[in-house]
Amino acid sequence: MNRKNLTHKAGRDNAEPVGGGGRIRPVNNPREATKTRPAGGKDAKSTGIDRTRNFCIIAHIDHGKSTLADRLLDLTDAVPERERMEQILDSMDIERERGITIKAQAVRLVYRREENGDGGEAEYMLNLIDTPGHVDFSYEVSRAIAACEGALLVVDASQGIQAQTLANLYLAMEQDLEIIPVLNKIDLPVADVEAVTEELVELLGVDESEILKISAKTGQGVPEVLDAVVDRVPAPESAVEQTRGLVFDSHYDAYRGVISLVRLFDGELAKGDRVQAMGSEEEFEVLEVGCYSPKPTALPKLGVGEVGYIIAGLKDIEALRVGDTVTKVEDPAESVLPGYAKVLPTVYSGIYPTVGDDFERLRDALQKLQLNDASLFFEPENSRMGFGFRCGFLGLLHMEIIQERLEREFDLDLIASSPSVKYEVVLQGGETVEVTNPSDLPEVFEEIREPMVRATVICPKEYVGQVMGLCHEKRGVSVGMEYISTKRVQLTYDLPLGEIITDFFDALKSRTRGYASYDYDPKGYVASDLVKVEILVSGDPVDALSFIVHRDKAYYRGRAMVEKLKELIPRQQFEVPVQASIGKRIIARETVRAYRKDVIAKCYGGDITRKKKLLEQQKAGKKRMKQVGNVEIPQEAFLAAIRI
Ligand SMILES: Nc1nc2c(ncn2[C@@H]2O[C@H](COP(=O)(O)OP(=O)(O)OP(=O)(O)O)[C@@H](O)[C@H]2O)c(=O)[nH]1
Repeated sequence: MNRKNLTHKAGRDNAEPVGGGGRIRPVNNPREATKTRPAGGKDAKSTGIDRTRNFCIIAHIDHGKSTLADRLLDLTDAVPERERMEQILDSMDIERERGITIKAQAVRLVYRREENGDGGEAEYMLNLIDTPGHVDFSYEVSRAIAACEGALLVVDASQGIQAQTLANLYLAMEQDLEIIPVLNKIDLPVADVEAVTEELVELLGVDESEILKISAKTGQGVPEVLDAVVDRVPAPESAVEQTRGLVFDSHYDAYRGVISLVRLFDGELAKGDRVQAMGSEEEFEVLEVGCYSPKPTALPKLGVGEVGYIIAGLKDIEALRVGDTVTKVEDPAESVLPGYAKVLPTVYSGIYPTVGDDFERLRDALQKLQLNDASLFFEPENSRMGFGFRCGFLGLLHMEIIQERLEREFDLDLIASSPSVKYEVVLQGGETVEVTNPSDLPEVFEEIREPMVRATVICPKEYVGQVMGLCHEKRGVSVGMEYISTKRVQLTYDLPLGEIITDFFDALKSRTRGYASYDYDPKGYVASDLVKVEILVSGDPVDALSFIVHRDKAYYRGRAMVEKLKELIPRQQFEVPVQASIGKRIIARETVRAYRKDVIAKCYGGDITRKKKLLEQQKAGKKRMKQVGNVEIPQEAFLAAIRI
């Protein structure tokens, strides 16, 4: 593939992974160290590594990755017909309900096809890794990519190239993956196959004939996808004799302990082997190896180049971290495989149990989730909300999902405080401190710096004015603009991260009727005129409601916040004043009038059980409320600041 056209568009390589997070990139390329590549593709005759293909599916959100994965599973008869259902790889309830992929999934397919026209069949082992498309989960994409040699780049024929199409493509190219462009949804009446084909030809510098045109929904063209994987994705290759496996995902299973997904770059791993995690230096015995096909299936061993899982009965989640290399104790490898750059959170929030006693259970739940999700950061925090944890997330969707998973999977009732980005504050003595909780902002300081991002927005050309207006309102500075086709434009802006974690995405969608997409990368810190707006409820500052904002917007945001809180805080038995202040100066005030709904008023007579039941129901309806001082504040109030 000729990739010359890509270099000038990439332009993201300069984005320093400083502060504010965004995606992580594998720090190095595991394939760089390798020597010879056994002949892959058509000529592969032998079994084993030559007939193994490891590939992932990357795309912008909703372009049809999971649907394509389903079709590939059907075609290779991975799932018996009676057990088939949609989105089989989205195994979490949240994934199915929301229709999005959150965790990367690895599944092994066996593909047989006739070769050389002599009627003889060749059997290939295809390891498919399905990945999420949303920007918050792109760290999952980069990990999946490091385990593969090829990528199917899926593009919706009705939407064309979008921001995460580009972002994920660049990640795959950094790792030198073979890119197979796939134009999906050609069955849609609104599909513009010709225009999107042109976009892909222009972007990738490929010949039109290299672009597969399919409908993952109807199955049209999907068999050719399997052939393209076999023919175009190179077979894995090995650099050393000793065993080296890259742990690219892990999750905690209540019965079996830590289950880790590994890509074996070198050597073999079998049940009973004593292995070492080279990073943590922990040693353990392998109790089981296997693969997902798509159900977990135990295997005698994992061979070189293969993708599968290992179970070692580990309970300590620190022992086998994502990004670590496993090797055999008796014949250890000398060097580790390149791991992953540590992923940095972009959004911070305090998470508190609504019931104080649940603090330890919350800690335990966070530790277990962290194993599943290396990007989750947390540390204990104590405030007027009680004991909780300051957590770091990759974005608001990630935050919402973690909160929901904690509540569902661990049966906790939680409240998240107003989200914030990480600021750098230079104190008067010259020392620089990091502030992720607005209430920690000192009263006096020399300078405050906020995290910036370089954002890419892609939209039809008629919406350029709208997008520019929005970026300007969000204090953005234009960096460039270029046409990606005759109809669509790519705009680049430097924007404060704090402005875009709020309602930027919603505003962008509504102003462009859903036609724009965006992606961003961290771009360092700049000094800015920021102030803390404190919110006082009944005269007491509630730190979980305070926020940091640009001075020009402070008055408006403070005013809007107290108005919103007046609506959101339920009436209590007494009057509740709600105020916003900057320093000692009150800038806005509203009052929540006294009231309590008497749910048993209509329940005259002596039926005490019925009264109890009604009171219980009233209590249950109060879930996701937090008692702060003598006032109960609902979850929506803590999120109000980002929705103004
Ligand atoms: N008409 C049509 N619809 C499709 C096709 N492929 C996928 N879809 C639909 O597009 C929507 C998104 O598909 P998914 O497979 O969930 O997309 P995804 O890329 O996996 O989404 P994320 O995992 O959230 O990133 C679903 O409603 C699918 O039914 C296709 O070929 N034609």
